[in-house]
Amino acid sequence: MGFFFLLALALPLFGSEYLLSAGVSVILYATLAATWATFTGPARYLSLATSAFFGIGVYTVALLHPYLPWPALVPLAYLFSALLALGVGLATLRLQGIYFTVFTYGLAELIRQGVTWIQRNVGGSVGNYIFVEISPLTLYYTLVGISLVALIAGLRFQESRFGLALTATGDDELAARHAGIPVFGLRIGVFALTAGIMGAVGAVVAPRWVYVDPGLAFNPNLSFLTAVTALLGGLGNPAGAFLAAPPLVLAYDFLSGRFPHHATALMGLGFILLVYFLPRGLLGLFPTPRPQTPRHPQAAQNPAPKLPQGPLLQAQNLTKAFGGLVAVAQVDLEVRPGEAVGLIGPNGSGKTTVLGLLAGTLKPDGGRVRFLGQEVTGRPPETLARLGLARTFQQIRLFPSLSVYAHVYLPLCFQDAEKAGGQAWAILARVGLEEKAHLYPASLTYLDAKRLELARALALSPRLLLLDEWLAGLNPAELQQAVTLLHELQREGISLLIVEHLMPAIRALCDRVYVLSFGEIIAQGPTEEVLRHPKVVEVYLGVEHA
Ligand SMILES: Nc1ncnc2c1ncn2[C@@H]1O[C@H](COP(=O)(O)OP(=O)(O)OP(=O)(O)O)[C@@H](O)[C@H]1O
Repeated sequence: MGFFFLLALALPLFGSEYLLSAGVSVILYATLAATWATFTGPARYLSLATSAFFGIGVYTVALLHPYLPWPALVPLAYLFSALLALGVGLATLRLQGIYFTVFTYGLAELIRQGVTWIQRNVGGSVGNYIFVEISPLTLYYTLVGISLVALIAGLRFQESRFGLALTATGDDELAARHAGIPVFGLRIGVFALTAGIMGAVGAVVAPRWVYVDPGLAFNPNLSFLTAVTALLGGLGNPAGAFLAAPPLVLAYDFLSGRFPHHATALMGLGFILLVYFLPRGLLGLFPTPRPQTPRHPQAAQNPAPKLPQGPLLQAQNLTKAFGGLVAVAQVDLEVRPGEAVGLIGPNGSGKTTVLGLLAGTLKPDGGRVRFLGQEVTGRPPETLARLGLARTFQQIRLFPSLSVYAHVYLPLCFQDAEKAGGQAWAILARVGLEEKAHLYPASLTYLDAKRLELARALALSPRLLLLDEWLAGLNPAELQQAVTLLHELQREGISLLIVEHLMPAIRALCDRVYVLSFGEIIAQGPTEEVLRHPKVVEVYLGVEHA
């Protein structure tokens, strides 16, 4: 990168106008693509609205330069583009990625057509003159300055806890929400902040043109070329864009000059070949340095605040239907402080659905949930996670891009950033993953993956842990270890609600059990008593378990 910026700084010394103009194009696309990758890389939300944000910047200068000096228009352009992105984000960043992409493309086109229509029908003519007196050199060096800021900001963001959190949301949104990450706020925030940079870039380069119209300012090719540059560079790091922009922009310039009618098709073909042979972009050619796993002395977690009097969790009349199928019908359930409670029943009886309703994974159709004395019905999982209601999943859900250490560090660093490292090591040691802290989920055994899910849940300092068949698939020795660990957690004051088919484990762990059948509670009470209940034996256990 140092070489790139040294070259960029020295470029005007060659005294060639062509070189300076090519330099502007290269740095322009490198900056847009690095900024684009800062959001899209970790969030996995592909935006085609770059031209909209860039165009807002250009038009900020085109419309306001008679009233304000150019240096004041650059931050203003940042603000306008960021505000537009905020609006777009609020409307779309809850959508799934593919809809977001289509929406952003539609939005950019809408703005281009809208500005054209307004100028034609209100102003009388389409397009504006830009008379800003700045030298090409000032423009060039301002752009280099912005590109450096964008790159440093992108790199620092990537290493920050917010970058870690955004990566987790891109890997598995639901698991991230259950780790306490406010996914939508984070996505919208980063989207708006990066869109602002695109607007600022538009404002910086606007004086290049004496006359702009919406076709030029909001050119959709800019969105595509930005995305292509970022993908060619590699989405893993914003620096990739600075590797990809010089060859790509220069090749595009060359082809447009030589084959004006076929340049785009040739670029498309080249890109297909590159994606085929270099799926991880140019950065993939270099060994990727994995983030370090910093070693901290183990530290105790913050002590849990005093438990409330009365039940910790209380559900009343909980009901959930999927289409015509009533999966959970009027379930009443209670967990008291320090208790381990079982939730058992035949396959498909609604256990996972009940856990989902309690943890905020699913919204109930009826009924209410109280946790820690507060009404929390329908609250999102991230809110409940931060209140101390943690869960594991029946099908293990981890973040493939995050190390074992980062899985545990992530929830902790949003509680107390200073202590998070030490606390993460303590939790990893506790579940037996200390030696594997630097590994990634793909290289974990099934048991270790389960331990890691538990460790991530423990990092929320939970008051209540919902375990969905967490003991399934363990061999007898592992099962014994796992039961001992859960016992310890319970002794420390963490309440447990355990969905399980393994009756010996339920017997060993649970003070009380609820039995579900076809979404309804058919029995509840002290474990041994309920497991002998004739109805439970009949619908679930069969005689040999009773
Ligand atoms: N998202 C969904 N859409 C449609 N039906 C669903 C959905 N989730 C669960 N169901 C249905 O709701 C019923 C209860 O499912 P649930 O997974 O809660 O049962 P379970 O007791 O946890 O089963 P298992 O022991 O096999 O995990 C099942 O009939 C299931 O097919």
